[in-house]
Amino acid sequence: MIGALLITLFAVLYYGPWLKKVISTFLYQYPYLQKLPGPKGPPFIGSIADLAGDTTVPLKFWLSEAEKARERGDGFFTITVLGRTISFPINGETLKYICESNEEILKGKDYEFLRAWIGDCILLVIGKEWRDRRKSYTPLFHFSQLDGYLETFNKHARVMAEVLHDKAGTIVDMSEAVKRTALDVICDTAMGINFDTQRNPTHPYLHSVHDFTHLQQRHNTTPHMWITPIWYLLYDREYKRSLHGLNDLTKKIMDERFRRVQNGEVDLEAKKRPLIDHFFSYQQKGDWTLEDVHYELNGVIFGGHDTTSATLTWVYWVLGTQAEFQQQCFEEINDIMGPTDRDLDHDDLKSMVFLERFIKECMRIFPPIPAVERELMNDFKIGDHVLPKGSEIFIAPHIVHHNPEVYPEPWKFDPDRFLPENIAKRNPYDFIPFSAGPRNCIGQKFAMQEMKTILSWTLRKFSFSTKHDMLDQGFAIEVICKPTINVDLLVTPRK
Ligand code: HEM
Repeated sequence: MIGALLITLFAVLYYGPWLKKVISTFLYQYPYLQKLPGPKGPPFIGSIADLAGDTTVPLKFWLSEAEKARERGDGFFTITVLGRTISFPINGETLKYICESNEEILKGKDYEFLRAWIGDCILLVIGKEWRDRRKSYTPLFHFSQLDGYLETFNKHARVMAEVLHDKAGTIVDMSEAVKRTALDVICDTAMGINFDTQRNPTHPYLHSVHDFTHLQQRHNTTPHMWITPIWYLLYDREYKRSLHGLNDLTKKIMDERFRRVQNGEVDLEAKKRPLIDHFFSYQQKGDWTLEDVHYELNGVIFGGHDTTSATLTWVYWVLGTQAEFQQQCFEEINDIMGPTDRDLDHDDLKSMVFLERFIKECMRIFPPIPAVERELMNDFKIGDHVLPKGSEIFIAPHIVHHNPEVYPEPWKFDPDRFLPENIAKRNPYDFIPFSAGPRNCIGQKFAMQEMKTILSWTLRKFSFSTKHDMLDQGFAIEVICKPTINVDLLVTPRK
């Protein structure tokens, strides 16, 4: 009895302020909610029943609500889930309002889990801090700098082709293969260190990344994990271990490089240099602290690794299921590279126009990021409607990319949708795998060049196949969008 009383007292004291905030937010938002289009579930609880089930359920629900909104002639729909009010723009025209806002750039609640890893890095900060960070980053992703990273892309893509060569004639889990390649690329470009996880799949950093993202997904998609004592009892040890693994290694590498910077052994102005040296040059000028350097390193590794490997996983899936388009990609690459083993240069990449259209169409049908989240700091107008302060907007590429009014037969794979004349007919916000507007992905050109390099190296040497059809695949919404069927492809060497 006393135990129960103590637990209740603890819960009231611990959760009281949180509960008060949730209730007052809900009471503020409720009158607005009545006027917003979308499903009206029970107050507070809202659409929780529609979202219950496995990780494929949310996307199906979002797409069906988008269709209903389109039939009603609305540009967005709003749902409530356990006191959270979330609005989903369904077309480029409506998305423009949020994407173009320089003020409403606060990230949604689901990003909080990441803070212990990536801290106050560019991905999470707002206001002047974000503007200053963005300004520091812009030159690092300029075309002139990207050429410097190409050597690293070639290096690791070549290793991927060699690793696949050893497995030729067998079925390969392409999701695992690209995960390691993308991790090696980002760690090398960020820190100038080759973890070589492709040849060394037991590398502890690979495991820490895997464990942390797995725990993040568990936390964000399972509401009872938001109750601290439950999380603490079940996962806290595992969480701290993976966090340690992530932070310790990058910190060690950073400290060692910083020692060399101080000894004058590193040229911080070198033409080709890892991102860490750019970060140190900001630190030396007094713009960044050493803690900033560490968080930005972790942020770039987080932002540039899982996203790229998820995209490539889907691209290989399409290659394996669309033999004719795979052949077209191969022919273009072969025309440019011939039967050589040479590295790709900037002009080669630029000439691969079909491959780029192919990747973009993959990213349209299978966008890797399910939603970019914004939490509104003020009441926000969308057309004639007002979304309440404290509510969230989900910028969800799947919804926009499968809008039949913009993309007729949206599930049909057709790279020609990305011919320049067809792009010109669309609202730019109708294609948003990298988000859009001032807070879009700063690494998108880097990512596109990296993916083209990896695909060119592997398609030059192998063909990929599976017995599945492209649309056998389902979407699991985790932190990123994952296929429900393993991307196990038969890798056949080309003659
Ligand atoms: C195909 C691969 C990629 C995809 C799909 C992707 C997607 C995105 C998206 C949707 C955002 C916006 C996130 C938000 O507002 O919450 C973003 C931001 C960002 N991305 Fe990427 N990304 C990719 C690759 C990369 C790479 C390779 C890098 C770095 C080398 C990178 C660095 C960043 C950074 C630093 C931001 C934060 C920008 C800001 O807040 O101003 N991304 N990315």
